[in-house]
Amino acid sequence: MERPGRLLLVSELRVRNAAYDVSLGRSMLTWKRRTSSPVYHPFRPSVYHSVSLSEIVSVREEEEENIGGQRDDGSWKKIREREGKYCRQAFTVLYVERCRQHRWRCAEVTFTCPEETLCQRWVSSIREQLAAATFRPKHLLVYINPYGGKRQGRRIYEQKVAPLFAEAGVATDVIVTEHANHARDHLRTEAELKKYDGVVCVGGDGMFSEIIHGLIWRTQVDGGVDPNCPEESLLPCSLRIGIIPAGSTDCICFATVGTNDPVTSALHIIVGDSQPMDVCSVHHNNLFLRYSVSLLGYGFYGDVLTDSERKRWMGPARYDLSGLKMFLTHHYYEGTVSFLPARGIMGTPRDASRCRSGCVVCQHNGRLLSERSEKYELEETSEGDSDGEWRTIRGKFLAINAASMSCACPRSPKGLSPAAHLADGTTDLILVRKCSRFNFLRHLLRHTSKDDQFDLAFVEVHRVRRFRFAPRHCQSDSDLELDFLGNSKRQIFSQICRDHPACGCAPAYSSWNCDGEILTHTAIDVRAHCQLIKLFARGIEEPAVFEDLTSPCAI
Ligand SMILES: Nc1ncnc2c1ncn2[C@@H]1O[C@H](COP(=O)(O)OP(=O)(O)OP(=O)(O)O)[C@@H](O)[C@H]1O
Ligand SMILES: CCCCCCCCCCCCC/C=C/[C@@H](O)[C@H](CO)NC(=O)CCCCC
Ligand SMILES: [Ca+2]
Repeated sequence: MERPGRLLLVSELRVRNAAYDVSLGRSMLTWKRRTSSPVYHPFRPSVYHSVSLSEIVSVREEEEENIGGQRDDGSWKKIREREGKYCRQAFTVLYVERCRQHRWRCAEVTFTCPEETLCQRWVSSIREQLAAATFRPKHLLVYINPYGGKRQGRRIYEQKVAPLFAEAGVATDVIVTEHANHARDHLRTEAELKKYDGVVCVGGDGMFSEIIHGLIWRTQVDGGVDPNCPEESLLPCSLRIGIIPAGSTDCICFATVGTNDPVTSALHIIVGDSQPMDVCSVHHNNLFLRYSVSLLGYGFYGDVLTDSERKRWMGPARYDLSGLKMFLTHHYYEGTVSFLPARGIMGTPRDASRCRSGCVVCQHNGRLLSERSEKYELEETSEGDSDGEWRTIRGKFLAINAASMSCACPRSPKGLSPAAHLADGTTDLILVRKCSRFNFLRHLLRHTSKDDQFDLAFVEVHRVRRFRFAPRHCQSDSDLELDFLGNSKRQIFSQICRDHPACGCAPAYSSWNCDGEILTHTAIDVRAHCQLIKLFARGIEEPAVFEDLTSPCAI
């Protein structure tokens, strides 16, 4: 509740023919029903409402005929008739309302005023407060992938998102992509980034990946940093990124907002939320391969992705079919994993607590790592080595997964690494050793239940700042030479074995699944960069202790 001295406006206004005391403070708008009886009445609608100014979408003056269902009792109408002129005496406030499962919707309330000048004062005071919120975006660059997920990106944007941006006065330049990497290349070289307060992608994780590749690359090149050098500290990107989910997995949206809902995402963009996020760079020797924010998976998830790419026409169901096929195939791979454990930071991958809105672990580690990197820069020491000792594990693995965040998604609401953090500068390295099909199934099923997927003898998890992987039969450069059809020898070898399961030989190599894209190399060097990008999100909110179950969208 705001202190009376801090109030900007206080008036008696009407909402649906009932009198309300309405007050505008520097942080809240509240409306409280005037009631003659102090006795609680169970069937009367709620008497006290408040909305944070930071969650107001917009305010608009109403034409008289627009005040649907809110005809007054005639007293104020008489005044208007006496004055014999048309006047605007009502205004509508659009604001964020929380629904179940982290969904937001845009609710509205119309206030009728006794006179036009008062109405104008209210509208201009609220608009002044909104304009003072400099963190809200005014101009956005929007990329739509018309072919992601169920091919609904364009319709979702036009029907659900564009009207909200227009209502909130957010200007947009919209580009519907014409081919893969269109958005990435446009951001890298052409886009006039200074004009914008953020970039929005309408699509899935693959589309988001294009956006970060364009933005991160551009930021490094403009700042004189060589993206091919794995030892370089990368420069953080200044533009925030919004995700309107329209893909197949949408795990980045789900893990940063808590739901895959275009309206919820659009509202997080409008109110100007900001969520920092870690990014892993992936190199092969001194060659930059890709950035990753969610899953880097070798073995099971690499094979699922490779197989599912051939079934793209099936849409999101391709992952279920390929998942089942790869589970039955049960391939394991030999190799060496070396990693640099994250030392001296808060949090472990086996914690019961989760990364949530305003996460203290992310704040603490973010501060610590930026102080450390400043110190090491001064001392001209390599940041990685000063963290501690490298550890090496050699073995046969069904899966090697690195999750830089939980990777929660509708398929697995707690994700691959439930206690991973969005912005703590680390990634959780999960090693699933060769085991029976039955045991692997137990591990997989635990992604969908309350049971701990790491509490199994053949699974280990380490929170790391950096790791490397080399397959046992490490390919020479000639393995990667292409034949006349563009296939590498490694691909052909894998193909022969997959096509002849009866010969009993498993392929020597899997592929890395990097946020849903296949990497061209198997020997990789991965480094986590703390809080390199920012999203228009706030992390998953803890549910309110007393949820308003009478709210229309709570049902
Ligand atoms: N116009 C286009 N035509 C063809 N491909 C495109 C186009 N625009 C973008 N792409 C590519 O489509 C791929 C998949 O897109 P997207 O991530 O939106 O959907 P998805 O793969 O179904 O979802 P998810 O990544 O969440 O599983 C991306 O890798 C992107 O590079
Ligand atoms: C037999 C029952 C088993 C049930 C097991 C369910 C386990 C689900 C874990 C889901 C992890 C998703 C990780 C996210 C990866 C994304 O970066 C990537 C791009 O969108 N998606 C995939 O690679 C798509 C990967 C899809 C995997 C199925
Ligand atoms: Ca992390």
